[in-house]
Amino acid sequence: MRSAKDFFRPLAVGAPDPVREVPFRPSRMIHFFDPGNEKMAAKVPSLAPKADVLLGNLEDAVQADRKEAARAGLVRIAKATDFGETQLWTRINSLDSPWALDDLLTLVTEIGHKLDVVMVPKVEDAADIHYVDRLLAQLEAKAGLTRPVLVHAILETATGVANVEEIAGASPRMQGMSLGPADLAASRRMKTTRVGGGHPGYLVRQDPNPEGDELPRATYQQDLWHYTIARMVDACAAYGILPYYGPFGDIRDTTACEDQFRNAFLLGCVGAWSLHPVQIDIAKRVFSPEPADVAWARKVIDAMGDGTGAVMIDGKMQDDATVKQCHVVVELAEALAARDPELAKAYAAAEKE
Ligand SMILES: CC(C)(COP(=O)(O)OP(=O)(O)OC[C@H]1O[C@@H](n2cnc3c(N)ncnc32)[C@H](O)[C@@H]1OP(=O)(O)O)[C@@H](O)C(=O)NCCC(=O)NCCSC(=O)C[C@](C)(O)C(=O)O
Ligand SMILES: [Mg+2]
Repeated sequence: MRSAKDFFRPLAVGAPDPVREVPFRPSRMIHFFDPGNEKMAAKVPSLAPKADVLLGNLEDAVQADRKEAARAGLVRIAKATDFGETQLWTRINSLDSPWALDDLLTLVTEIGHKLDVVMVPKVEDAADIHYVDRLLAQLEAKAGLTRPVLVHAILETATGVANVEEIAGASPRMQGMSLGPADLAASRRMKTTRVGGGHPGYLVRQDPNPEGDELPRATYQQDLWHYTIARMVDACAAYGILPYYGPFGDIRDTTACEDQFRNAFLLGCVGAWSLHPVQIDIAKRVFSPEPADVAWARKVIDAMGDGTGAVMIDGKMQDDATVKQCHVVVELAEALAARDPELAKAYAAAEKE
């Protein structure tokens, strides 16, 4: 194993220096499109101003005989589109597929200067990241790139979840991680055929009523993904990278999508995937702190002075720890508002109330 001192050295002569901190850019939704699908590709320029991240998907959901067309489509779209502040990501094919090598060779060489993040599916351990890390460094050097392309891992195998910490810390190139609930369910032999979200059979039931069995007993649906998201969030926070909920496949059920996204937001995720344009606004709403929460957090920070001690605000105790919670909310709100004038207005209005 290399010395800790070498962690931030480029892995190829001429490759850009790795980043010391993951740059925080809004990524409330990673919007997936198939670059080989002409109808979807045509929508990319109009989606660019609305989405935080646009991701050209080359892996699952792209038919095997359309892989090359999707890759070529992404090169074409990236060259032709002005993405403004919106990030461009790609999801390459899995490392054991016949396409992954050409995905990286083509994309870094042709559009590496426009590509912010490469999402790698089915990552199982640090070795998968090390392979991509070195290859990207070689390709960046060859292409003369001046900033590194970052890497995002999908957590979608039981082995990947077991190794989540080593994946998170495998390279300074690691930007973040997403839950891949469909492949993960299959890998774990879970008995759900849904893409993310709950399941009516996964529940707890109220105790029997002592007055008699005939009275109905309430049931409460539980979150199948709570354990995995919580593990992922901890691993990401420990290594300074960003956690994301993945896809919610029931496109028509916008209410349940919003609920699942909000659970992830409250647990620490910074964003989720959107598979259909209708999910972009849901993610934008959910992953932006509520104006009232931001106004409250500012009030606590103001009242706490140097951030130590204990005070009472509106009947609630505040101390050194709660002020840190409030800083989390305000820092996120400010980072988002800096690029979203509507949000900035909503936060300013809530402040005055
Ligand atoms: C679900 C589908 C088939 C419904 O597509 P549709 O055409 O039936 O829907 P629609 O409501 O009729 O579409 C309306 C319009 O929006 C367009 N449209 C529709 N979607 C998009 C989009 N994403 N981006 C841009 N445009 C889009 C569509 O082309 C159409 O255009 P039109 O008005 O000109 O006719 C379609 O939305 C789609 O293919 N979405 C992406 C699916 C995808 O990327 N799946 C892979 C990610 S999830 C995953 O991999 C799992 C994971 C992590 O690996 C693991 O858990 O293991
Ligand atoms: Mg998958």
